[in-house]
Amino acid sequence: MSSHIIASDLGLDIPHFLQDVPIQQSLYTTLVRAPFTRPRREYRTLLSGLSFEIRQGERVAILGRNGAGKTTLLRVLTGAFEPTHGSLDIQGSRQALLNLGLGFNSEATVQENIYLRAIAMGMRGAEIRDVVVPVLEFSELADVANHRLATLSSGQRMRLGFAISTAVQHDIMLLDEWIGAGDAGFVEKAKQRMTSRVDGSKIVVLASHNFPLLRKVCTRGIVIDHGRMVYAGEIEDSIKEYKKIYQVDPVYIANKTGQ
Ligand SMILES: Nc1ncnc2c1ncn2[C@@H]1O[C@H](COP(=O)(O)OP(=O)(O)OP(=O)(O)O)[C@@H](O)[C@H]1O
Repeated sequence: MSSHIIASDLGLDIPHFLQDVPIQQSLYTTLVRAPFTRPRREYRTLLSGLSFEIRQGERVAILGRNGAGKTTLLRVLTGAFEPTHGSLDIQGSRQALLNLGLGFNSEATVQENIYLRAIAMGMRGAEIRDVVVPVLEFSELADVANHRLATLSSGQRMRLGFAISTAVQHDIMLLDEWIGAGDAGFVEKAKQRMTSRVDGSKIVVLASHNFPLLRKVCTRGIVIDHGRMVYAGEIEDSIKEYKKIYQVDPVYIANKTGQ
């Protein structure tokens, strides 16, 4: 079956808690009194009115400034956040490379963590057993398979996260920047694995600030600002539109988003 992502008027409001302490108060007010003040709950709109279609074979860039909502959109596309407005129709298995260490348990062993992560990725018993050895081999961590994760270096943990996340080919690949992990030897291996997974995916969505990479991987772009879509089109035009946002410009944003 062919894969697609169809978002219609997609929006996300989330609650968050604010500590009402004025900036630059005394040390006492900031550190001692603040924990005893009651946090205020507010709803914040992180995404609003996003409508787009991504069809099989497409490689789409998500562009936007820091805090524009790129990662949040990817999280919605992975299913980590349920949209609070509009609809999202996704056909195809998804693989997200957003945070390599997500879901790890430092007290569990390396092998146990492979199981935990594979379960979180939606894999089943036999499938999981099949990936344990390849993951240990790829990450070069077979010698420490029964060691607690907490005893590994941060580079080793990253290698493990990368090896698990890319162990299986999925239909849709969602990337927050191009992930390269580990030391010089591993980076080369990771690069080849990433290229092969991207080439094997039916749809790729890549959020990045790296224009050469976006030009190389993507054919189309979606530009977002303040959680709203301000442009969608060919990759080169999308990069141009994204650059315009830097050159000011409250009027541009107001016109494009209707805010
Ligand atoms: N769980 C959350 N609770 C409250 N606000 C959040 C939460 N997650 C993200 N935000 C806010 O949503 C906005 C968008 O964040 P997001 O991480 O999606 O930005 P981004 O476009 O990926 O930025 P960057 O280029 O810096 O990675 C930011 O203002 C951020 O503070």
